[in-house]
Amino acid sequence: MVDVQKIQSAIEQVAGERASGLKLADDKVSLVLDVAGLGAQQREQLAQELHRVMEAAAPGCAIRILQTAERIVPRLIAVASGKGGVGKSTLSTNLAVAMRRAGRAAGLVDADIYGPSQPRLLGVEGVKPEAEGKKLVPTVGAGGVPFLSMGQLAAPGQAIAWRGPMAGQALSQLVDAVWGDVRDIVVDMPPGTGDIQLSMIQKHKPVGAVIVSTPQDLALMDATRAIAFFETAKVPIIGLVENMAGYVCPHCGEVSDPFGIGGAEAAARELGIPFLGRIPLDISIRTASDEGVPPALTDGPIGLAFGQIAGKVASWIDSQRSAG
Ligand SMILES: Nc1ncnc2c1ncn2[C@@H]1O[C@H](COP(=O)(O)OP(=O)(O)OP(=O)(O)O)[C@@H](O)[C@H]1O
Repeated sequence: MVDVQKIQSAIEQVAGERASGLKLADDKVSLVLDVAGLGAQQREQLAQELHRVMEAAAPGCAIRILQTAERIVPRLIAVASGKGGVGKSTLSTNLAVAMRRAGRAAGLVDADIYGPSQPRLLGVEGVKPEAEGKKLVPTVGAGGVPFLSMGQLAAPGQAIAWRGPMAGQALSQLVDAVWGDVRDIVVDMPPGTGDIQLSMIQKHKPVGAVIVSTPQDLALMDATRAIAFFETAKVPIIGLVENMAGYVCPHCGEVSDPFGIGGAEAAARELGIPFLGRIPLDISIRTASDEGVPPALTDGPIGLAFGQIAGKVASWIDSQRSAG
């Protein structure tokens, strides 16, 4: 058994803040080493010394040190909706899972103080994150998604009472964590436009926002408000996702449209924002989600639908990078 405390303090002594994202899996130990500002010889010396102490602290383990000259600041992708219950958390989980399946270094922050549901959706309820110094280390959930949740910081029902600065501080703890090599963080936002949204915009500016809506007119009106909020804050809208789009009968597979059809796509067109795709209203999405098995892990039509939306979000992120 590897003594995590021992290896952590050995690493800290040698590399201090430059080391992050320590991972222990089977008989492998890996971390990211920030070598920004060091000359070639200094880098080599530091990496060798680190390798030596890690080997001593974790005998018999394969050691991997990923050197980076740029401090990795993950990009935040906000997933938001105007109102609650439209499937924002479900989409966030499955976006992160599908992005990882596609080989991206994606993670997830559950900023929903009103009902943090990611620990359940990612199948690791009740697990508290470890700390490295003063920073939290994300928990790894289904599909290998590293995540942190408001639900891990507070007792059930407590986070909802957080106002202004407290909510903002909690959000910062989740965002400024030891994300290691994670590049894209999907942020499951609370519904509406409250303290967390403001803190997110002012402090942790997301690169873009995905808006979720159901096809009903009322939900779409709320979505329009969420879109206006991000646009005013100059956060680009990546696009609109229509959730619970057509009802798939669990018995015969027939698709009906209790809430109408094409509403979100038409609304996206009117608002001049991309339409990213639709997810059907399917009982298997709810049951699998409740069991902590994200449907994006499967290869059926639902997994494909999430995968296609994630693909569009990933292309958008990459297009911004090459434009910037
Ligand atoms: N496409 C779908 N088909 C069937 N059930 C769904 C679908 N999308 C979401 N659900 C279910 O609807 C409920 C609400 O979804 P979810 O928690 O993702 O919404 P939310 O917008 O994040 O809500 P809140 O604002 O309360 O956090 C959950 O039980 C979820 O499993």
